[in-house]
Amino acid sequence: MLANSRGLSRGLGGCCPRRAALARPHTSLGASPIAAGLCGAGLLSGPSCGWPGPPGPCSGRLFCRPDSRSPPGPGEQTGLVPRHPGGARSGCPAGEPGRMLCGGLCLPPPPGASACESLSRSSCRGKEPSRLPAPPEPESPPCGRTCFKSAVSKRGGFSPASLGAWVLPSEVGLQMMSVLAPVRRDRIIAELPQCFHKEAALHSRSSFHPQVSGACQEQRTGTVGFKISKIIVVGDLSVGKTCLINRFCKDTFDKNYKATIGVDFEMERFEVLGVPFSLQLWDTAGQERFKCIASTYYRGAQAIVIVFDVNDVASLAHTRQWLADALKENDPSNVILFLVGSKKDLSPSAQYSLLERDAIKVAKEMRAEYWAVSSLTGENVREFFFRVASLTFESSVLAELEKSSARKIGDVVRIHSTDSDLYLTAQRRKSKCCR
Ligand SMILES: Nc1nc2c(ncn2[C@@H]2O[C@H](COP(=O)(O)OP(=O)(O)OP(=O)(O)O)[C@@H](O)[C@H]2O)c(=O)[nH]1
Repeated sequence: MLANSRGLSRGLGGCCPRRAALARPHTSLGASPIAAGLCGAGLLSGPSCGWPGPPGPCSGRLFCRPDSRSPPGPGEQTGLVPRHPGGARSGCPAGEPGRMLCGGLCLPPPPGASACESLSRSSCRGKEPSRLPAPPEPESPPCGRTCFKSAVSKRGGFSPASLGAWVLPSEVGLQMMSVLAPVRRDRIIAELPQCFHKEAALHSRSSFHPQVSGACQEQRTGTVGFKISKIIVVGDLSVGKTCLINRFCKDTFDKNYKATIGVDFEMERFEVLGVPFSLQLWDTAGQERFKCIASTYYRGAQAIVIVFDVNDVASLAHTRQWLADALKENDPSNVILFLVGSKKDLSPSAQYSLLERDAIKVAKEMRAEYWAVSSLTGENVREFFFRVASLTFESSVLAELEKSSARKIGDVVRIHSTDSDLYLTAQRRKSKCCR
């Protein structure tokens, strides 16, 4: 099973017992939730997707293999599976696109359920499952970008459960990589993007770590090219997290505030020094009442982006708490931190300069890299995400190199034991414990 039910209940369980129950319909399909999700998104089809409905005709698909996990054969092109003629999604019951995806999740809340418990209801906006909007269409190649929206998103759509979001990165990463479109030309990174402010930067080298450049040149980057790095974006409500992600991923800006309910995520594919590299950008809810849901998605982050509004000093002060919460679910020594001031366009320069001093101080304390951006004008947005991609890539390659050097054949393995016979030691220990 690709997306194990252990991961599923971990993702949905947490503080809300009901959420674990919500996951069951997916597992009861007898198919991997990831596969079902990809199928629902129109990414997979055929027997491997496990979708209960009959798969539709294969016409017009770029990638339609009986087992979508296997790599494409000679002459086959990988990419997204476009919509079926007639509108139904591949593998979905005809005329009811997305029904099963939400059918499992859109249960009415029990009497007296808390906001958290009634997540599925709020996300589905009280609609009957069969009338829910279909999942968003994947964009056609060659854009190289797939945009997923979750059932817990402000816009509706389908569940992250269906994408196996909590079993990232390796298994899903490897699977998804085989069906994603090529990297967009404007997502190619050949040089290390520079930091925003030298005083609060993760490092101020002008180029990638020499070991990283060397490994990329010699194609010694191991599994880095197949992995998806998880980036979580946290911060107070309405500081502009969603707008920041949307500006980068979709080049759009919405001036109307719609609170994020739970989480959303976007996938962005890059090519760094010739190696494919994918980021999964998790937009989390800033509202207190949805925090318990959002925080279940913090785990496994490679980078944490803490956003505050440069026009709201309180939101800067709250960043420490956001960081503490995010670090509870992650290993502090293994994550890269970014502190991002948003809505720079609204801040007169004199006012901004004053705030920047404080922000840099906070960033230094956190050991985070500081950036100031505007999603309205797009100022620094692209530069920021390129820096995030580059630094997470750099740390992934360094970790991979470290791992592979530790595994070198012929290395001396030191075993610290005073016993001459380790097998006997193990046996002795076992018998003690069973007594
Ligand atoms: N002028 C300006 N307004 C912005 C900018 N970024 C976001 N906004 C506005 O701020 C409001 C909140 O933006 P969102 O991105 O939805 O905020 P959020 O942090 O995702 O909020 P939650 O989902 O509740 O956590 C919206 O009305 C946006 O239009 C910006 O860079 N400049």
